[in-house]
Amino acid sequence: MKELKYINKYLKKYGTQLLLGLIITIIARVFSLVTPSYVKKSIEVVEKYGNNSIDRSEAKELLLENILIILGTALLAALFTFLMRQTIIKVSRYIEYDLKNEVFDHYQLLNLNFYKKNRTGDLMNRISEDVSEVRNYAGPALMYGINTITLFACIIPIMFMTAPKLALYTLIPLPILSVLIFNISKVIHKRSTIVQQYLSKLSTFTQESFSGISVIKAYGLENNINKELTELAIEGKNKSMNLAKVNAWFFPLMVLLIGISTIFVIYIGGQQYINGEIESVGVIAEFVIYVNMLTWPVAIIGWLTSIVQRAEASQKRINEFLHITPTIKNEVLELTPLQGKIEFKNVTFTYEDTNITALKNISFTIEKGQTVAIIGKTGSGKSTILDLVARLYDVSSGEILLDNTPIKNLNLNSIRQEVGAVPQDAFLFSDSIKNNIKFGKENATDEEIIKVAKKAVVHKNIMDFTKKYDTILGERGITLSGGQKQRVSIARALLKDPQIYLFDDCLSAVDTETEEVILKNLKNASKSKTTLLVSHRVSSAKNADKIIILKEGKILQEGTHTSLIETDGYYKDLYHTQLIDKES
Ligand SMILES: Nc1ncnc2c1ncn2[C@@H]1O[C@H](COP(=O)(O)OP(=O)(O)OP(=O)(O)O)[C@@H](O)[C@H]1O
Repeated sequence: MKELKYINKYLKKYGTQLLLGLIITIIARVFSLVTPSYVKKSIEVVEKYGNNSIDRSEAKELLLENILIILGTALLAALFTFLMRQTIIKVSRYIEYDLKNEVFDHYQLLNLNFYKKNRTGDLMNRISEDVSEVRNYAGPALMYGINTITLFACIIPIMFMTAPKLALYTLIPLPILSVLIFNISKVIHKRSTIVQQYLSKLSTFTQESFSGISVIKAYGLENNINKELTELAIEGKNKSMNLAKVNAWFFPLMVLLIGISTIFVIYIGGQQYINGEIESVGVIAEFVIYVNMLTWPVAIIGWLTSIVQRAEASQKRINEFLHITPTIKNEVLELTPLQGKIEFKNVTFTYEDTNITALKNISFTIEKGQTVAIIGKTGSGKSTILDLVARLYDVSSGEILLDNTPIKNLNLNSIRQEVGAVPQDAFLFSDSIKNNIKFGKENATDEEIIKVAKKAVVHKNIMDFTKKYDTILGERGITLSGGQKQRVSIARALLKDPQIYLFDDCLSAVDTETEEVILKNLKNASKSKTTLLVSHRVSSAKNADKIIILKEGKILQEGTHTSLIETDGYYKDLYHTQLIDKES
């Protein structure tokens, strides 16, 4: 229960509703206890009529009275049971909602490294499956727990007061039932966890097969995939069968134990009645009802224990993530508007997970409004520079200054607000093109959207789609080409109109003619804005105010296009190679 303490704050938050639920549960159970005693009384009426102690009309009147009381209290018990569920189960749903939001908000705060270390499936599982397990503890477990305790506290004293010896014999099978159900629940849980694991294996496998269907078809691997899937499916089926076998024992066992308890009541009660130890046959009927009322709560003790164990394990997994503190924290609360000057002072950066030092003692300055192109071989650290400007990571040593202020002394939201990043792999959501462009500026008008789409040279493509800007992308809709995706992503950044643009090789899938037009438009749009442009092409870099050449995390060359093509080195060679490529 150590881990589950975490949700005590929510139990406190909904304390009033829970207290109300507790009172309602007690009332519901008290009403349900009226039935057995009135069944006993009714049988006694019949006995008295049989003995000629009362006449027919008196017996009829008494029976009618009893029936009405049983009916009335049963209806009230039903009403309060309904209210019990309405209060306690509702609270558990609120707790589930709060906890999911808390986990999701926390995920959002965590750094990119966290997402590298943990698989998406795991993140999804903790926020959905694990939170549901915890809800079972805060809802059903709590409700049935209170219910069981109330029933025990009321029924057992009544039974012992009515017929102590009979009560003892009747209750003997119940703990055995509880232990049996607990053990079966444990086996069921173990086997269903295995089934779940197989199901998630199977769904990951099928999902990957569908995503990579073009590769599978191109390599003619359909049969291999089918074979692997069949093997997985057969194994999953066997595990499901194992679960079904143990599940099948659950209810028959309960019915058997109720039957045994009932036989005990009738046999021992009958003997006691013959010996004159109990006053009427009605007591036997009363006890049979008590046994039936107690069986389910007793069975549930085992089930509740397994719910609590599962919730504890799930909360442990949730807490593992909740206790991770984000390394990049927003320590400056007031907003710090940015102009756009960027300065790297002896910056070294090592990726924690791979231990790769991507940048080694880098220094450069970009004045507000300047465009700087970064060129270099793959893996030379270009994208890392852009990520550091957006403070997606913190430097290992050295310092980054924005507007002459160390990046750590600026409000994180202000930085992200003033950065318009177009990543290497443009990510578009499964939503309309319009909403994808609007991502950075929710209140943008249609005119503004069209204007930026034109600047990104993607307007014409969009207008060719039947639903134009309302065309849905992704799994539910059409798939854009690589170049179209990149241009929609550029339009998104332009609409945000930030002070700093970070373009990470975002024209790689665009032909050189379109590239030229976009670059011209970008130059106009970002005239007074600082722009960092990563590219492999000289054509993208040549008009920049400054070009930085990176090699293995170090600055190899720095200068303008004109100065660099006159100096022997990487840039001059690249220029000539690409010039020859273009001409041939
Ligand atoms: N998230 C990451 N975690 C660990 N290592 C990384 C990560 N991103 C990049 N690296 C490593 O850091 C080095 C620099 O990578 P970076 O992406 O900055 O290079 P790049 O010049 O942008 O390459 P490309 O031109 O291929 O995009 C590479 O060796 C890469 O393997």
